[in-house]
Amino acid sequence: MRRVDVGLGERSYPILIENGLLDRAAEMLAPYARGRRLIVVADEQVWAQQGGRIEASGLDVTALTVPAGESSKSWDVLAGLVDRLLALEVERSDHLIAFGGGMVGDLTGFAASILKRGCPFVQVPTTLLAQVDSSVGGKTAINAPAGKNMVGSFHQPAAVLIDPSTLETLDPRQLRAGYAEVVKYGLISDPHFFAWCESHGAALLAGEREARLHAIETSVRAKAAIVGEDERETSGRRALLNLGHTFGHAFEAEAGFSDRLLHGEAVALGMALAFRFSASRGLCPAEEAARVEAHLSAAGLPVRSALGTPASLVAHMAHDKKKTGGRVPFILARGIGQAFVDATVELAEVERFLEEWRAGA
Ligand SMILES: NC(=O)c1ccc[n+]([C@@H]2O[C@H](COP(=O)([O-])OP(=O)(O)OC[C@H]3O[C@@H](n4cnc5c(N)ncnc54)[C@H](O)[C@@H]3O)[C@@H](O)[C@H]2O)c1
Ligand SMILES: O=C(O)C(=O)C[C@@H](O)[C@H](O)[C@H](O)COP(=O)(O)O
Ligand SMILES: [Zn+2]
Repeated sequence: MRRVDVGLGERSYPILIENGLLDRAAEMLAPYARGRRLIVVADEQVWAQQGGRIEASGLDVTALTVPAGESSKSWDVLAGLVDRLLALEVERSDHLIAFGGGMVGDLTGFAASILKRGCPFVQVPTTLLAQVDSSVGGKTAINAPAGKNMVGSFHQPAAVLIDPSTLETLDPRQLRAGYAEVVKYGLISDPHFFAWCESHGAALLAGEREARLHAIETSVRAKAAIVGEDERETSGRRALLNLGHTFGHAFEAEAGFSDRLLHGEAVALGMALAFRFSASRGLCPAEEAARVEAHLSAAGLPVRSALGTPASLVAHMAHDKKKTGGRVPFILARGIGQAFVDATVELAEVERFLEEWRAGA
């Protein structure tokens, strides 16, 4: 069993990683049951494919399912989930188990943060994206017409239990999308890890166990360190985890938060753009930006998109949650592993850059 700790004083928690961890669901999940009753939130697809492993625990499992897909990060689904939890007479000290990808983790975490003014929850992530990113750090949210993750809370889980063997039933496209957030850690601050991705990414995507374990552990270690320093994204440190997201969320909004463009795909596209934009500003060598794009492409991730127009994309960016004093900070890079927050960018400049990019420059 590998273990990484998120150090946040009284809100600290462990991240446990083990292939086959869910085959010991009785032992691993019993601490989060009241008596023997365990409340699990999952999407329908995850429950159909992986739910049996939790049911086999012999605990008295109540599974609350929501439709699969990004559209479940909505007020309607949240309200329905909260009503079902209240009908079950969940107590403030009961734990909810978020069993699924980032959608279920974000939705369940948000429900847990408002139920009876806040109850604990445990993340049991089942996508690569959730195992390397969304299950850690306590950002919870739903989407709103105004944009991605516009309504939510910071609510840390009590534990994160990662069983990489759940990835065996995951669709390859979803796996690739999650891989974008793996590459992100290399691009932010770890050039050696980016080089590791270049040489081991294909093995990871093909299912090589040791490569998956290494990527998951390295990713959550990097995220835990950042979250431990800047839990609520106030110092600028945590904002680095948003590399590719200001561009990416705008494309996701243009796709209507649908499976036309998955979150991880939008992040890949956004990271390619963040590096190109950095190169166009003379911050980053053009060869480094090309190397980023080449690796993302080789992994089957998008680095170009016809969604939206430069003007409509920039209009989405103007609503970015990081905006302060009327200005949207961008996460740019001086090279691979050298991301930084740049608060000097004008949206008009980004629009011109996107026009040139669209024209094929
Ligand atoms: N809170 C954070 O820090 C954070 C970080 C990154 C992303 N996110 C959010 O996470 C969401 C994306 O998460 P995601 O990529 O995990 O998508 P997802 O949760 O929508 O899951 C993707 C698909 O895979 C299916 N699935 C999940 N696990 C499976 C398994 N083991 N076997 C078979 N099918 C399985 C699901 O049913 C779904 O259809 C976005 O909403 C994004 O904004 C949040
Ligand atoms: O944990 C963080 O902080 C991140 O930014 C991780 C991102 O991968 C994730 O997509 C997050 O939900 C984005 O947050 P947002 O504040 O930009 O909505
Ligand atoms: Zn993300």
